Amino acid sequence: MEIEVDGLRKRYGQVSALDGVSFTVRPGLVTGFVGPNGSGKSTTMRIILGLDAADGGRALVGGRPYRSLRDPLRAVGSMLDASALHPGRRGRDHLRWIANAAGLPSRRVDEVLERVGLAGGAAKRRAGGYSLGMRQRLGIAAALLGDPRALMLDEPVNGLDPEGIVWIRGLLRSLAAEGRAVLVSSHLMGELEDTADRLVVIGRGRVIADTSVPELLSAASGGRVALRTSAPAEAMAVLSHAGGTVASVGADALTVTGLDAEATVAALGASQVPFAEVSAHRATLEEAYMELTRDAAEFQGVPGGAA
Ligand SMILES: Nc1ncnc2c1ncn2[C@@H]1O[C@H](COP(=O)(O)OP(=O)(O)OP(=O)(O)O)[C@@H](O)[C@H]1O
Repeated sequence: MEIEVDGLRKRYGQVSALDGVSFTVRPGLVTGFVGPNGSGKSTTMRIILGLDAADGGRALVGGRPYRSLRDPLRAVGSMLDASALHPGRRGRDHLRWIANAAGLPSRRVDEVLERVGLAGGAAKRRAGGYSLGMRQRLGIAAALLGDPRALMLDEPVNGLDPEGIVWIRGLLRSLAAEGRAVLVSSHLMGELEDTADRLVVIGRGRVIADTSVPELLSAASGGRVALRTSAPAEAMAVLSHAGGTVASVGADALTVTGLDAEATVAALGASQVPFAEVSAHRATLEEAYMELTRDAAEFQGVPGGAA
């Protein structure tokens, strides 16, 4: 079941939280929703769930506004705030209570506890004694109760230990493999890079990239070529003449933009400038993300400098 947001706008007083946000979360894929703190991820998710009203634009789940869904828990499961638990209530009772209120069969409680790895004694303990990781698992269990076709999880990796992180990656992949649409937010690109099929990058209430991991990497690499040479001054002159922009990044190391690796080699070869290790620079995903979000900040900061 697709989740579609189209031109969402939202202000809180003077703060423009969302400034025309559009993207689609497709079935069968994990879509990572990535942006710095305060960029608008939670606001977008709250609006999709009808917990907050947009000032403009619309959010649809399976083609309908959330509030008009006949069976919302079977359509979209969500975890927005894993700490929103009654401390005195046992994990299992928390889920029973939700299942009961939603008219879901109580066997679903055991099924979801099993799926999130809380089936043992943990489900019988009071939530007040849960670690953040256990609360995240319980929150995900609640999201899965209705066996929903779409899932939205806000920062589910936050607070998990390394084993928990490996576990949740596998869980997200398997939920998508079952044909569900999965939207998962994080302020850290690294949390999602091995998990997300698609990335929606948001900065200051605007979508600044809607792409796949490989596409984002190749866009960020931006045709930069790195090379080593024992004759840096000659290399700089030759490559500039050939149309490149050359920067020195060490005694014998240069980076070139505006020329690809082949053209760089051809220009140096034609002028008999010695060189070694010519390679297309590969940005890490984290670098790509920093580059994108920095540009957004500059763009936003220009008119009037109000922000
Ligand atoms: N209820 C509210 N009242 C006032 N301002 C709000 C409210 N909710 C969000 N904001 C503001 O809207 C902007 C977007 O916040 P939002 O929580 O959606 O960002 P986020 O990307 O989820 O960040 P985080 O990772 O910190 O949760 C922020 O500037 C935030 O301060």
